[in-house]
Formats: sequence, C-alpha cells, structure tokens
Amino acid sequence: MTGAGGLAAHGVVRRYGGITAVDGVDLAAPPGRVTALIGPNGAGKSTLFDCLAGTVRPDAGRVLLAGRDVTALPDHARARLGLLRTFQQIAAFQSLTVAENVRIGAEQVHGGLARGLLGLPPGEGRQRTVQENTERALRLLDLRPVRDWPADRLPTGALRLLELARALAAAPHVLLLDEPAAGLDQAQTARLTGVLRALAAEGTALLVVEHDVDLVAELADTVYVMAAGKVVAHGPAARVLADPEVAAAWGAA
Ligand SMILES: Nc1ncnc2c1ncn2[C@@H]1O[C@H](COP(=O)(O)OP(=O)(O)OP(=O)(O)O)[C@@H](O)[C@H]1O
Repeated sequence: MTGAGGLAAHGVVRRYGGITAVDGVDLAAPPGRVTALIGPNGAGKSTLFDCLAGTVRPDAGRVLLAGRDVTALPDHARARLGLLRTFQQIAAFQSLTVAENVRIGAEQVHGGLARGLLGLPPGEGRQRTVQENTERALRLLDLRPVRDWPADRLPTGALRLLELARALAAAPHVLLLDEPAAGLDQAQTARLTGVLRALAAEGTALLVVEHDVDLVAELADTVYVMAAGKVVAHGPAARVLADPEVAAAWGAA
C-alpha cells in the first residue's frame, strides 16, 4: 500500500479508555474506485472514519491523503486538501435554502470563506467556478426543483441528497460517505448509486460505510470488513461478500 493518490490508513489505532475501537487498521481508498467499509455494530467503522476525516486523532498510525501525511491536520484543513465527508446525522444549515447550502460547499474549497473573512472581494474566475460547481451538484442530485426551499422543509431523503450535493460542490478528490442511503427511497438510492459511480469514473476516491449489503454489492469495487476494531477481510467486493466467514463476522447483518 503506497498511499499515492486517494486516501490510506497505516496502522491506525484509537482507544477509548479500556476499549481499542480501532486496532491497527491498514486501508486504501484509491482514486477512481468505490471502497466500502462494513462490519457489525461497534466494529469501529465510525471511529476509523473519524480518524480518516480528521475529527478524531489516532493514538497511533498514519493517515495519508494523496501520499501526504495528514495525521496531524484537523478536518477543515483536510477539506481544503480535497477530503470531504458526509455524516450519519445530516448536517445542513436549516434556515438557508437548498442552493445556498450547496454554494457553501462550493465556496469551502475555492477560497470563499477565507477571502470573505479577510474582507477580500471574490475573484471573477473563482465566482464562476463556485457557480458552476453549485449548479452541477444541484443538477446531479435532482435538487433544482427545490433549490429555493429552506433546507428545513426537505424530507429526510432529499436532505441526505442535499448533504451529498454540498460535498460534491467542493469537487473533492476523496469523499467519505457515512451510510449515504439511510432514509432514501428506491428512486433516490438509484440516483445516489449512479452519481457515486460517475464520481468514481471521474477519478474521485470514494469510501462508503454502509449497512445495506445489496447497495455495497452494487456500488463497491473493494470491500473491507471490520470486526472488533480490526480488518478481518478485504478484497474485490464479489469475492468478499460471497465469503461465508465474512457473513459470520458481519453477524448476519
Ligand atoms: N466517543 C467514544 N467514547 C467511548 N467509546 C467509544 C466512543 N466512540 C466509540 N466508542 C466505542 O468504540 C467501539 C467502536 O465504535 P464505533 O462507533 O466506531 O463502531 P461502528 O462500527 O461504527 O458501529 P455502528 O455500526 O453501530 O455505528 C465501540 O465499542 C464503541 O462503544
């Protein structure tokens, strides 16, 4: 595992008191691929995810983003380097419109926040990129019909797509998705799957934590299985998901 391009974990450990939630995990999410992380409740998936995103600091090990050691960088610094995430608990700005929420995602990476804080006017080229990325994300996730709605009027499924649109608008190199299909209906799940496959085809590295095994089978190129803090299996999705030991480790989820 070189860690060149995409995201990689090397020997990541995270303890909570006497519990080792993540116990020496190696993982690679390369560009152009969908990598899935599965495992029973309490396996350590969310903790590993937080270590990768930068919201939790590992006790040992390293996180590499496009080959660069980002272990000591907080989440917002990783975001500026192109590592974006979505949350299991949806986090939209409820009083802003759908389009405004997505625009915040686009501005995050194109210097909007920093320039705004410094009182600098936005550059014309940058403004265009922000606008284009916002419109593209709204279109991809079929949010144009509700673009002027306040986010708090959206039902759960659309809100989840909004969260993804906001991450997409930042044009991430690496996208971490925590249960992206939770609360989506069939049509929305199909749209999600199409968008994620298209992103991978464009070269984005995707890492998905997902409980829905059918979705994992459809979406993922590579699957990592965690149990009790460790990776107990990994490899091509079809092979890993067909392994009876994996089904046992997964606790018949
Ligand atoms: N902030 C915390 N404080 C103490 N213990 C924690 C904390 N976060 C996680 N743990 C413990 O670490 C272990 C791994 O939890 P984690 O949430 O990472 O698993 P998970 O695989 O994401 O589970 P789920 O599928 O239920 O979300 C569990 O034993 C959990 O109780």
